[in-house]
Amino acid sequence: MRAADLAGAVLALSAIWALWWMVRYVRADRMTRASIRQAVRVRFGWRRLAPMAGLSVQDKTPPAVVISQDGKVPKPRVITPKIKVRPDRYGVVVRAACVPKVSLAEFQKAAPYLADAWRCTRVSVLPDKPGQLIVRGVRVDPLIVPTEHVPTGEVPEELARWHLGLDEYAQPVSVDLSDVPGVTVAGLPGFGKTSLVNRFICDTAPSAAVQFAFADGKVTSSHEGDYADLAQRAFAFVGDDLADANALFKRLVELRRARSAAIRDVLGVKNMWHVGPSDAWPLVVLVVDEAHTYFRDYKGSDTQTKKLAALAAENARLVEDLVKKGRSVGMLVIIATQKATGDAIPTFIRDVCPVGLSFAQKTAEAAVVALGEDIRNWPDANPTALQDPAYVGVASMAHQGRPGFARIRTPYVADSDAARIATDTAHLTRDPTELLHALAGPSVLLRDRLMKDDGAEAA
Ligand SMILES: Nc1ncnc2c1ncn2[C@@H]1O[C@H](COP(=O)(O)OP(=O)(O)OP(=O)(O)O)[C@@H](O)[C@H]1O
Repeated sequence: MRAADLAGAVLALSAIWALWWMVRYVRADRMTRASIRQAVRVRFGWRRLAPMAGLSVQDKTPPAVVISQDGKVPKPRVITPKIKVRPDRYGVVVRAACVPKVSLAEFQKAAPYLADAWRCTRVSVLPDKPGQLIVRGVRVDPLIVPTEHVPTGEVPEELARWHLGLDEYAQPVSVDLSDVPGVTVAGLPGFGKTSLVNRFICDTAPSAAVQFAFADGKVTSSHEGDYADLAQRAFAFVGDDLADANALFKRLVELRRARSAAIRDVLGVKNMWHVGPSDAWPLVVLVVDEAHTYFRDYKGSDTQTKKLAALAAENARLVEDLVKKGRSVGMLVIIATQKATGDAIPTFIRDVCPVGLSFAQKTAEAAVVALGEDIRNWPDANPTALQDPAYVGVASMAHQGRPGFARIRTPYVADSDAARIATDTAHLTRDPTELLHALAGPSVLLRDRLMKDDGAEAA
């Protein structure tokens, strides 16, 4: 190929690349455009910035062959880590290749300088794959940018994955609910608990492999409150009546027992999560909202108070049973409360719920009640720092599988969207006890018959 042809090809490729970026820029929203400009600055300023931030190394070994007319040994080369920059709405994601003596620790030390130079509110450095790091720079604090979620009404790919929102580096955060028996959600009124639970319900409701029961301690009948529209997608609903709630919890504990007794015969496994939820053996989700109503400690010596105290104590015991023993048979309890006292979510229940989230809290004690003692060691993530109205919709959650807590911007789910999904999916509602009877009945009969046959043969 002639040199002119080669130059032409390079020019054409560059033109296509520039055009592609121009189209991307024009089509992007305002925040992404600012990030694209930032990415260009980061990319082209890197060779100068890296040595100043202590992120370069000198290669003093001369090349094997010295190509120099006067025979002089060339100067040592300055090696800077190679980077690839990708912009998104909140800032840039930089993938950097480590060089000798410039790796994770050096980048983490330099993070504040990078944040200043790149004009970011926050820069984090995490290992990517061997020899590579991910440097996340956020220009705009994702925690203070409200987001919205519009449920699609489609069956989710992963039923047991609860997409919570974005963390402080705008990375998506989700929790895997398979093998999770309980989730607690706490926080001051009006900070987003309902939206968070709504999202999970709306995203999973299109699947018949999940069935819901609601206990809403804020209302008296199913026509009121946050679950009024969703009630049509629930096989059971109770309001603030302690006896009604008691009956529902008992019914679910009975279901739990019946499932435990039948699971090996019906599913052929001891843990439902080994085969996953199905239409016939659905994941049963009990949402207990304003849990304080059902569990609080009633004090007094009159008959009525004693009766309420006994019911509340039994309610706590029944829910504890569900959380402690419901995991393997596919039962999940989500407990939400705005009250931050020990009896709102009794500690013996809170401590067996592997996932706990808290929106804003007024006091350090309330934060401990919601998230456990460890939150005292992580002041940055403490929900007491989330009381500013800008943090409506932001929750703190213990990391799964590593120490510390993440702050998560959860999206707003409009009531009208929740109502739409509930109406569209109401026909999928089934009572899991009836489903179990339909399943276990014939199979138990079959087992009995086989056992009799075996007995007859042996005789
Ligand atoms: N994730 C969010 N992002 C932005 N705004 C939100 C979010 N969640 C809730 N809001 C706003 O806050 C209001 C109250 O939210 P929500 O009902 O979810 O709070 P709550 O914590 O459940 O309150 P309560 O304990 O009284 O039920 C909503 O009507 C909405 O305007």
